[in-house]
Amino acid sequence: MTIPDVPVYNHAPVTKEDLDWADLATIDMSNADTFEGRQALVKQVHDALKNEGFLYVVNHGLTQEQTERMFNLSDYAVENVTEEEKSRYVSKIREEGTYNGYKPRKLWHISNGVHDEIEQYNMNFRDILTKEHPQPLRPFVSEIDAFMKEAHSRIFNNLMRIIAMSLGLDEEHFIKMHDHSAHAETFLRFVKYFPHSEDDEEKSQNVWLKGHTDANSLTLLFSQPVSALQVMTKDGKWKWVKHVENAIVVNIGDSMEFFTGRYYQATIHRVRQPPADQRGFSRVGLIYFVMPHDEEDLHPVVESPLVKQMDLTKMRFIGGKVPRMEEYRRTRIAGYGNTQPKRAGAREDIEEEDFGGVVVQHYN
Ligand SMILES: O=C(O)CCC(=O)C(=O)O
Ligand SMILES: [Fe+2]
Repeated sequence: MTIPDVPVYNHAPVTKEDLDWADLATIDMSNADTFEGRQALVKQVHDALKNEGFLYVVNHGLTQEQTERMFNLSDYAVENVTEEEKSRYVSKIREEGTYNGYKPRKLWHISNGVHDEIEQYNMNFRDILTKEHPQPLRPFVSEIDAFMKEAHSRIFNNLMRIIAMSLGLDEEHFIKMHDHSAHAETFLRFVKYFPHSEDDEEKSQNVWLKGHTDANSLTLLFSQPVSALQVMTKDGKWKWVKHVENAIVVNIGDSMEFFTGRYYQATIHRVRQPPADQRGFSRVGLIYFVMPHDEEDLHPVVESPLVKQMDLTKMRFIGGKVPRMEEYRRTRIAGYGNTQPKRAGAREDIEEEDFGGVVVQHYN
């Protein structure tokens, strides 16, 4: 089979604006393949997860060339597949609570009648090689699978080993719950954000993807030049995440918050309109979301002395009932961005909802 040429995706130039940047730690993973190398990173990772919940990793082993190739394919999946094929491979988000496949634009409600302008093609690590994909993507499936496997074994596994150590657990504690040995919803996301109309920008107060925590364990977001991602600091302020060349922006999601009894808390983040000098450009993304096996109960790991000392009555579990991963991710994915009214939270800009027995907040 001859592999077709994939056009180079030109990201917008880096913004020249001096935005209110988040102060995130940078973890150098050059030596993370050895036990000593990982041990040397424990304190830094611990402090970053405790304070910001977001960090950068650099020297992670994937080259700029490898990630740029995936960004090109990310754009290709949106631009080189017909609408007819997209609808044939549409993901069963509402029906089954899975992202696997195409997410069409305008599925999610933001506010005041404004819907998202985001297209995605999501590929699950468990079935990427056995599932059928749109014809233009087929020549690249084994390459994409190899990229995911490398991200998983080198970056995700080593980070999870460091996190386990930071909790006083055996290094391997979290590895088996996230591997290929059972069904997990872990996936790679190709995504393209399109600009909103002026009218929509006003109605939605420039929000492109509402504030949320991720439901999974760890998210590896490959840094790209269009500034739009913001994280909420502990004192409730939105700060911009700055682009770092060939870095991966890492954050923990709800599953790790549950496993750690809130010792580490998932950080709220959102996507908004880019600064003036990047407006009018599209924004192509590449994100690897790692989830625990569907069959895992999301209870705190009390073998950890740090988790054991936490007040477990403060968990977001409704009625103290520990959810299973499958139930939690299905209701979260199916219910996200619905138009039904939700009950107001403690603050006016926060909406709360019950997802699979867990209180989940959405921020505007
Ligand atoms: O596109 C981004 O920068 C972040 C997207 C995000 O938060 C998500 O897809 O969960
Ligand atoms: Fe997210």
